[in-house]
Amino acid sequence: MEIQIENRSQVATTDARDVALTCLEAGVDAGHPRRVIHDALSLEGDTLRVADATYDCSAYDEVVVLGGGNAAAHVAAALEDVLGDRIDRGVVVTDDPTELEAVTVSEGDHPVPSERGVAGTRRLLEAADTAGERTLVLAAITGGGSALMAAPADGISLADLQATTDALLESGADIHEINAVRKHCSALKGGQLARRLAPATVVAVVLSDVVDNDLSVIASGPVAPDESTFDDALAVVDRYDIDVPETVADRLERGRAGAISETPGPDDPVFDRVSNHIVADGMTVLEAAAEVATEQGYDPLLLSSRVRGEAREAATTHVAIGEEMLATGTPISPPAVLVSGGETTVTVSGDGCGGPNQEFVTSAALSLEAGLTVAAVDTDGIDGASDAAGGIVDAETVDTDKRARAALAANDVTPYLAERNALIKTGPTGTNLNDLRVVVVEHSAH
Ligand SMILES: O=C(O)C(=O)CO
Repeated sequence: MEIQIENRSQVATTDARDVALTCLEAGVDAGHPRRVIHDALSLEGDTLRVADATYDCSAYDEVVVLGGGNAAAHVAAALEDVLGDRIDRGVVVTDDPTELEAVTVSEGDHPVPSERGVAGTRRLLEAADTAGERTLVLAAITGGGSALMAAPADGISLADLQATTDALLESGADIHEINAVRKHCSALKGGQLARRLAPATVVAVVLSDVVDNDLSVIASGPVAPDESTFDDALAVVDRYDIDVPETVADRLERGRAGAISETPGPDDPVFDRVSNHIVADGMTVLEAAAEVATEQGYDPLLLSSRVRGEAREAATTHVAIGEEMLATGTPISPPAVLVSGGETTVTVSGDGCGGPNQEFVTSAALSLEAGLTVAAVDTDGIDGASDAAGGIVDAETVDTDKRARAALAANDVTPYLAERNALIKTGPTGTNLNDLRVVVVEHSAH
């Protein structure tokens, strides 16, 4: 197992907590690029297989790896494992570096873009500009890529991009909406990297952290066709009343008026030699967690990989399903583990420290009865604006409702959970496949 919960010995204080943590570790581990890429890719002679497609490496003068995202360096490492010295060069921008042979790792920052991310992305674009017709580009695309591959469009400063990102992340907009805006403020997102790479052959190896696996949304789809428009981006800004800097508002308005070219759509010939392959998604993680639950003697209920909405509200629904299992054995009888994925959001109104998974467990803890244990993590190991991956709670966690409610009201649940030994810490995990939640249901009351 490559992923381990760093503070496991402090947190695994009951059998149910131990089961929950084992499921989380197994789920995240199953989504590590080294595992999923070895399953999806192989090289036999000159033939590279990627899922059901094959590519003849002998048709190219060079193989280049380009990309970005939380897990991009680990994807590149797995590609180097599979292709060895066939990889000639490359650049990936990430906040979870690992040592590579031929590919340069540039560090950037997430969730808000930074100067070093911009510098790394510049290197990536320079490498892209030297690709030609006989270049095979393997694009390593993972969640987190939108912030890490920061290429502000003409006229937009990094500070303006940072302010726009902050406002979008706190607005409650979902990732499709957030990325519609980001794509229209960027020189690379929304298929624009593909435009720059044409006529090279581009094979994207994608880890999806987006609920419907929409390729144009994962990392803002740098090599995927984009159907969103400047008009859509402006509609998001209006819908959530987002206070964007003047340069951003001006660009979106000029784009809507037709003064700036749209991101390339599905019929654009820049995609003639581009294929995108999703090699892992939220389901990869959930299935592994469910399998380990079975091994531990618990019946798994794989609820959904698509849970979204406000984290604290989704928690109430998960608790209700757990209560039903306890009380009536519906839909399955305990001992059981409910597993879910997807990506919940937090509409931020306070200025505290926390994240969706920590708000999820804090909200759940408010109404937990004995027999239920709830744990949730972001599979990339970083939940929202905190250094924790998530949290774990049971009926003992909340002493007075008032403090838990105050922490939620201030969006300041990290210190609240830390005081109760209820934070889960992993550090960066090398992957990013959305959230993973488990509800362990121990005894049956019926
Ligand atoms: O756009 C991003 O960077 C995301 O994390 C979603 O893929």
